[in-house]
Amino acid sequence: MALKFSSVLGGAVSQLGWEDLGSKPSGVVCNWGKGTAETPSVVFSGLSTHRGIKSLDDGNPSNPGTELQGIVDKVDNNDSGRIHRDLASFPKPLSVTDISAAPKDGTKVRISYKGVPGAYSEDAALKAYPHCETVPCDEFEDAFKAVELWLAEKAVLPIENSLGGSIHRNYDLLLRHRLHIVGEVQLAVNLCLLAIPGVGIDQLRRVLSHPQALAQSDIILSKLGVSRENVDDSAGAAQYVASHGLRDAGVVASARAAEIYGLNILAERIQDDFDNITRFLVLARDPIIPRTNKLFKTSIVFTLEEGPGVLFKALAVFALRDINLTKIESRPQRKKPLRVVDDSNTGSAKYFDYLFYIDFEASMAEPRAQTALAHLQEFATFLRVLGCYPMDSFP
Ligand SMILES: O=C(O)C(=O)C[C@]1(C(=O)O)C=C[C@@H](O)C=C1
Repeated sequence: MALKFSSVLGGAVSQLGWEDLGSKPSGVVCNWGKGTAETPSVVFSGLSTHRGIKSLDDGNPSNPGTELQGIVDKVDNNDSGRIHRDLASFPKPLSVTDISAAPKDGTKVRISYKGVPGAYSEDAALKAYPHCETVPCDEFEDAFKAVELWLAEKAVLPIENSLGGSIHRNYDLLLRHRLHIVGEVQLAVNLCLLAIPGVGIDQLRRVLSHPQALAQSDIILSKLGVSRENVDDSAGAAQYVASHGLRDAGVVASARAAEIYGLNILAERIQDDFDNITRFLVLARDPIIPRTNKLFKTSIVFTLEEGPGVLFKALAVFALRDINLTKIESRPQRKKPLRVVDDSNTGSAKYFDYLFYIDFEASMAEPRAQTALAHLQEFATFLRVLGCYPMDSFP
C-alpha cells in the first residue's frame, strides 16, 4: 500500500527536464511512497515510474554470465589458434536501435552497464550485486534506456576516477533521464597491459583502450613510446585485438578481460598511481527512502542566476549547516550554451551558463539537509535531487 506524505522542503524539489530549465520551479512537493516492506521507495511528485511499460523479458538469448563461463573454460591461453572461436556466442550488447538481445533469466537482478564482458563497469556491477545478471550495452545512454524500458532493474555507470577525473557524459545523461541514484560503488581499478600470446612489450607500436584507462596509465605508455588509440571500453579493445590477431597492438584492460579473450598479461598495476579508484553510480527507476541509520549521501543539480557571489551563496547553504560537500562539478547548459551581453556592456563579450552538480554528506531524512535545500531553492533557478543513497565505504 502506498504510504504518502508531503514533505521535506518548504519549497519544491522539481523534476524538470531540459525543456523546463528556463523556468523557476514554484513549490516543493515530495511524495514519499512505500513500495514493499523490503524495498521501500520514495516517489517524487510528477515522476513517471514507467509502470505501464511491459518488460521485454521473453524471447531473448541466454544468461550472459553462464555463457561467459563456458567460453572462459574453453579458452586456451597458450594456443593462439584456438582463442577466438567462440566470440560469436557472446551476449550482444544492447543498443538504442536494437533491443532484441534482451536478457532472459528473470530470477536474477539485471544490471546494465556500458561495455562488453570483462569491462571494469561489469566488475563494479558484480561488486554491488555479486549474483546479478549483467546486461552489456553499446553506449551509456543504452544502459539508462535498458532500465527505463524494464530490460534491466538497475544501471551501474562510472561517474569519476581518482586519476582521470569526471566522466562528463554521465553527468549530462543524469539530467536527461529520469532515473534515480540509489547507490554508489567504489572500485579499485587494476590496469593491466595485455597482448596476444607470443607478443612481447618491445613489439608493441600502439595501445588500445578506453580514454580513461589510457589517461590513468599515462606514465608507462609514455615510457613505452607507443601511440594510443581510444576505443569504447577496455574489454572491447581486448576483444578487438584478440579477434584480429593484432601483433603490434597492446591493450589496457582487466585481468578478467585477458582471461575472457585469451590475451596474455604483460604487466599488471600499470596505473600512474597505485590507488586508482573509480566511483560508479547505481541508477534505478524508483528512488529509495532516505534513512539516518547509516551514512547517506545526496546528489543534486541546480542552476543559478548570473551575478557576483551567487555560487558562494549556494555553497554557503551547506557550510552554514556543517554539511560536508564531497564533489562539485559544473557542466554547460547545452540548450543555451552561450549568452552574449548587450552592446552597452563594455566588459567581456560572452559568457556561459552552467549547471552545478553537488554531492553532499547528509541524508534527505535529516532536517539540516532539508533546510539547506529549501534555502538553496529560494534563489536557485532550477533544482533537482538526483538521489539520496548509502555511501560506499571502500573497499
Ligand atoms: O572501459 C571500461 O572497462 C570501463 O568500464 C569504463 C571505465 C570508465 O569509463 O572510466 C571504467 C573504469 C575505469 O576507470 C576505466 C574505464
